[in-house]
Amino acid sequence: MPQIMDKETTHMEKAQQENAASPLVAVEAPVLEVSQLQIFTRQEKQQRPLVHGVSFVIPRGETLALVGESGSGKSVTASAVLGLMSGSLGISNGEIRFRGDNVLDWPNKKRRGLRGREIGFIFQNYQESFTPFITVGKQMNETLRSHEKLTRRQAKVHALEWLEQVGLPAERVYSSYPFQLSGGQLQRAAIAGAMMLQPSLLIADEPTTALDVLSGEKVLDVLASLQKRTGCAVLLISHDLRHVVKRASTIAVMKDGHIVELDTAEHILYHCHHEYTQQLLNARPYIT
Ligand SMILES: Nc1ncnc2c1ncn2[C@@H]1O[C@H](COP(=O)(O)OP(=O)(O)OP(=O)(O)O)[C@@H](O)[C@H]1O
Repeated sequence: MPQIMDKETTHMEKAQQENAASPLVAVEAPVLEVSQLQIFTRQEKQQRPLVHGVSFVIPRGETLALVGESGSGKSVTASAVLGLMSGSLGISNGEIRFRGDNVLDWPNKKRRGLRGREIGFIFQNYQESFTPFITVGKQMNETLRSHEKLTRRQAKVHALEWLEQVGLPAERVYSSYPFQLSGGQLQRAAIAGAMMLQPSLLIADEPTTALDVLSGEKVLDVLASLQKRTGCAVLLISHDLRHVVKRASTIAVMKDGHIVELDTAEHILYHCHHEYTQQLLNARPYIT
């Protein structure tokens, strides 16, 4: 028998009842959730642990910086997320959830499909982002056309727009070979190349290390403004707290394969607990 409801309260009550009946409504999974990830290397038939159960979460539109000295396990962790780990490494435990799905359960082909379109990446060595003897434009054009049904002309328009968005003289950069551009320009072109596919997650592994301070700051500014516009989540890897403390919402401090401290950037800056974090903070020469 249909219920007879008071006209004033009908809609509100109905909505409340529906929400109570389905508690999962409107809960968005984080873009990336890494839980208890353990990575090992095989050496003379023995397993040597490199990463010891690290966990972190990056919601949509936020930046998590993974910080630590050389060899602490940052890149190995990132390569596990990307599904690009070298053959001598393996995952012994943990989950890597991308928008709610544990991608470690996926077949390799399906995981490879995430790269570029869903998970973009830029590396420290910007020269490796582009093949040397093919123009930047041609490479961007082909990347776009391998992911979307576009004519060359349409892809060119799209690529030029993205080169403009990263503050480059678009036409000139489009028709240049990589060796004709500066490191900062190439890194910004690499960001345009990654962001033009509108990924949900961007992994930036030491994107400023090979640049001078000013070019590095510019690259991080560009990244931040594109992130704001697209809402993509960013995993920013750095050995240098001075760059990331101002840029990240959350900072995970890594040492010897462990995350020793994970907190908001503000807490890390003013109330860090771990001695190692303090050492990294003391090492930063020019933060105010
Ligand atoms: N393919 C590999 N086989 C064996 N060990 C490896 C391999 N790749 C990295 N490692 C080891 O894993 C540990 C973590 O390396 P990783 O590259 O993740 O460090 P990192 O924190 O990114 O350092 P950096 O800032 O210098 O890039 C190091 O001890 C390194 O020697």
